[in-house]
Amino acid sequence: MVKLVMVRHGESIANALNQYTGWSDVGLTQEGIVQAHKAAEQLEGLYFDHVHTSVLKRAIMSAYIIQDELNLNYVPITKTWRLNERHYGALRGQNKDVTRREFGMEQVHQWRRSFYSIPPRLTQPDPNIGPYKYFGPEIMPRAESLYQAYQRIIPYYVDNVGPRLLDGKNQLIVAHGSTIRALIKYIENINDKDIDGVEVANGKPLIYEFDDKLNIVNNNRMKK
Ligand SMILES: O=C(O)[C@@H](CO)OP(=O)(O)O
Repeated sequence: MVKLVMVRHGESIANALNQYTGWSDVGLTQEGIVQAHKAAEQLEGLYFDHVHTSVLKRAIMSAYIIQDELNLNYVPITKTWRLNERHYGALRGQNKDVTRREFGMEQVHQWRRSFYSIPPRLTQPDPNIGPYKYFGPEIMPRAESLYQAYQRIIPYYVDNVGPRLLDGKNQLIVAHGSTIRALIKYIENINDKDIDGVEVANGKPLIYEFDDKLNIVNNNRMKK
């Protein structure tokens, strides 16, 4: 049976500081590096035909650690902005507890977990265009709801991951909390409301086994 494994990056510096991150490009903490190694331990013996990650270094570094631990450094890796974390707009860099005090628990919960809620937008375009310069400014959001992020994430999955799975080739995605929530919503056909309750932990591999029509035969998500 073919396998899809999705891993959220190890703890980032912003995670440790309890800050909104989104498209901010922050590195891993020591704990995050350990978590990526532990994720790889759980995948020992698995072969992946292709690795997919974002253009953000916390995911890329986690993917490299996993590939290295599995001795799969030679396996092709695609880094795409489409797998970036949901853009947190003007919230990025702010402490989540501070925003809870300022805006209330319910508003923060909506911003963080509702499918349609859009965080406050950046007033100026993002100056960090390095990884995005070949695509033009139109791909760079000023904030995204999970719904908006879903619109850019799922086409990547449908074009680049699904066909390889149908071909019987295991795939590894190393990405972000909300990126993986969007993918879980699509793969498990979860409705817009119930996706609010889905959480993805750092460095805990989600393993899906599919039949040859990509029906889910097994997955370990609810056991996490
Ligand atoms: O800050 C972020 O980008 C995300 C993931 O770390 O946080 P949250 O879980 O609050 O959506």
